[in-house]
Amino acid sequence: MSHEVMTLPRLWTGNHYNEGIGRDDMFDKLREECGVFGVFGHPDAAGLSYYGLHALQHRGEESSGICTVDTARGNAFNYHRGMGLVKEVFDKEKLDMLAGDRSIGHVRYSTSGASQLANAQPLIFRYRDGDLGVATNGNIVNAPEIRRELEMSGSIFQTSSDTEVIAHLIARSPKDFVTAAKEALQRIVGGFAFLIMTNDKLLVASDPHGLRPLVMGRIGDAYVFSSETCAFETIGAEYVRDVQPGELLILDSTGMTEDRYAEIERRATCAMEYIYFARPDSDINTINIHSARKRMGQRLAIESFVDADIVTGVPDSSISAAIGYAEQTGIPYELGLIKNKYTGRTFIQPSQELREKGVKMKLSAVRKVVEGKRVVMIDDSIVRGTTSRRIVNLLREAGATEVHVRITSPPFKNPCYYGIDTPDRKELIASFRTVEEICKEINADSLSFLTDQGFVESVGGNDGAYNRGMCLACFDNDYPTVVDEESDKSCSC
Ligand SMILES: O=P(O)(O)OC[C@H]1O[C@H](OP(=O)(O)OP(=O)(O)O)[C@H](O)[C@@H]1O
Ligand SMILES: NC(=O)CC[C@H](N)C(=O)O
Ligand code: SF4
Ligand SMILES: [Mg+2]
Repeated sequence: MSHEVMTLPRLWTGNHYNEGIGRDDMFDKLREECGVFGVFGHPDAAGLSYYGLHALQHRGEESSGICTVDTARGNAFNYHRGMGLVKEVFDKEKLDMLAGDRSIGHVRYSTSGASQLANAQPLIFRYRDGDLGVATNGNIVNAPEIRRELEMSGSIFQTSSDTEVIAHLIARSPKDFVTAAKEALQRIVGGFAFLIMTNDKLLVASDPHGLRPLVMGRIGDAYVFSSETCAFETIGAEYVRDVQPGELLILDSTGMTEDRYAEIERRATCAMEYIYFARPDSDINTINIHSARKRMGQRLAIESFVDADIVTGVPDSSISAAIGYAEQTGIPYELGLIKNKYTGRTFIQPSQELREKGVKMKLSAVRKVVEGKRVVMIDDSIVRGTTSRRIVNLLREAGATEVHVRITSPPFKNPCYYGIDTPDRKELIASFRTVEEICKEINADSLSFLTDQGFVESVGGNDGAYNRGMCLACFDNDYPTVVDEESDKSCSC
């Protein structure tokens, strides 16, 4: 595992990057995004970040990092980053080195730039006014264009991450830091939740559509910021509000200023956060994820009922929806599938030969539960189709007599350009196959997806039509910003 430990006194003179490890592609996955966590005004900022990032681990497992500012010691910058999980990258000794009362932290799943230590966040720079740390969740759609332009006029980039362009845009501006940051945020296009820290300020910003989640909380007198509210539960912080699209919060020794750098163009919270990414105990725009998923399952039962003996959810993300489907239909909910929670990134994938012999690493069917039963299998999405096919076959091998697949999202037809690492369009099974063809391909007895309207209304719940706005581009191709469909969205800048 590569690690990087740096303590930056006020006069930091360089940056040391190592070659990192490559991405482990052991499972076909709809890849997670990233998680950010910030603290302002707490004596143990690094400790809180450690626990906060641990709660956000599901959003990115490739690398972790924390950067602190110690206002008691001349606003010195300290940071540590490494490849791996939060618990692998940090120990007591490393946290002790991260003295400070302000911090920004990050867990990464790469969407732009390779999975290597150089691209691990927070990215740290030295610019004319001191140190600059940047942590983001999301993707900057026009980063390649901005990068090219900056390189043509002399910028030398240190990483292949899209995130680095914001640091250059800020550093090259002759204006004061906050104005420079506002103008930089206005220049970039995409979905992003930014935490930007200097020796004397913390900036918190969400993109003009609010594509990526970002929430504010309080713990004592300190402010905390997180990709998801579940991290607040972990550290005992109180939720205050969601950071609004286009908003810019400026925190310094005078307190917090609520400002904005852009008007809300069209609110477009990522639908996949509700469907798959966020933890069930998190709330986004005050909507609880477990409850929204349960409503999706209930709606699916109304839209596409099928008579069966048991309902089972594909763990973990589809359990809530399966409970909803079972509740609505009266068909008993059963644990027909079990996930091995120890199968992580570092496990060695079984060879084709072992797989054919039945070595199942991640999921197992519970034979005694499914044998001789007609099973409704609930999953949240079909991306390539690999997972569904495997699971349907698992259930059949364990003796299920019928397997009916119900998906709690509309067909996933279009790639994401906003920080979710989806395959290219040609690999998305629903972009070139009908529902009947997919059903055949995954070897199911029947297959149904939730309708767009059913999904939107499920998220909104009973408090009237959902009018807070979501991005549904991966289902309906209506991207909230311009995107370059020709570009390879996941390549380095
Ligand atoms: O159609 P596919 O390309 O196979 O992908 C779809 C699957 O990917 C995700 O699960 P994943 O296995 O990533 O992990 P999870 O345990 O977090 O649900 C998602 O929940 C679907 O089950
Ligand atoms: N998934 C993310 O939010 C990734 C952030 C950033 N684009 C990176 O690749 O590092
Ligand atoms: S395209 Fe899909 S995955 Fe990407 S932000 Fe929009 S809803 Fe989320
Ligand atoms: Mg899954």
